[in-house]
Amino acid sequence: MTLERPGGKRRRHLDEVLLALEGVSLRFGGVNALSDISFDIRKGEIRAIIGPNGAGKSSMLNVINGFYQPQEGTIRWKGRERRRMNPYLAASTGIGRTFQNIALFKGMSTLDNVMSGRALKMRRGLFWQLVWIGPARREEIEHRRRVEEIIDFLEIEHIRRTPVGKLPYGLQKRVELARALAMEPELLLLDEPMAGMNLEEKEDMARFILEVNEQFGTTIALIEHDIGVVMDLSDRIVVLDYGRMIADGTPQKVRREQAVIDAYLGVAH
Ligand SMILES: Nc1ncnc2c1ncn2[C@@H]1O[C@H](COP(=O)(O)OP(=O)(O)OP(=O)(O)O)[C@@H](O)[C@H]1O
Repeated sequence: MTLERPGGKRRRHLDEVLLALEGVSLRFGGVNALSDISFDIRKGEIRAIIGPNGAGKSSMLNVINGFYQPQEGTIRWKGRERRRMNPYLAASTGIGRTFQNIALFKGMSTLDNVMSGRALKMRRGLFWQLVWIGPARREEIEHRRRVEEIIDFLEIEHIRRTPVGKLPYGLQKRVELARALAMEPELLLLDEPMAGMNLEEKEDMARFILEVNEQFGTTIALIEHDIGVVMDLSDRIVVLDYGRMIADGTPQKVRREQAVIDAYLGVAH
């Protein structure tokens, strides 16, 4: 797959660190899911986290979005050390995500699912929503406008009234992306955004990821098994294997490293 970046061949200089992990370790009983991991995610980049099955990729994403608390290490968000974290708090600071297995409300329409992504942005409580006057109405109109923009952007207008359970898999993944974008995250975590897709669906999704990054300026961290896609899409790649970080750098650098080649060829440790 060859992808042209809409903004030109090479990216702007990425030097502002958004998220920094230092010496992060996560254990489940006797299993070291992550061991002493340090890397950063810079504002505006597309950062991939790759590695063989069981390498610790999902655990890494779950640490970043506050679902798991690492036993060791520090995490800095925009220069400030994060202490106790949970997914709600992480989301309210600007970290959004999609899931490996689609987590949409299947009986609800595309529009309502995307609208549900605005929940964190809604300031007026239930009382105002019920009486439907003044500020609450203005706020609702503004949310609808933003949601319609995202629906337009991801080219899903034709399915806005369709219950998502009735949609083909590739479109459901796109609705999930739309819902995550509706909260206007600064850092968007995508857990296998192309899993189970055919080539055409993958190309569409790759294009949308690039456009979200370019046009909304959203920083993206993604887990993806399709190495071709990862090499084309990413600015920098972190490679994990058995919970350890074995490489970090540009696609050109990472693809030449012996430890990465060995991990993917299954060389014994
Ligand atoms: N909740 C948990 N309880 C116990 N062990 C876990 C838990 N989550 C992950 N692990 C273990 O941590 C290690 C890393 O798992 P993780 O799911 O992060 O890897 P992964 O790279 O995402 O794998 P895959 O590509 O198969 O999704 C594995 O040994 C896994 O069994």
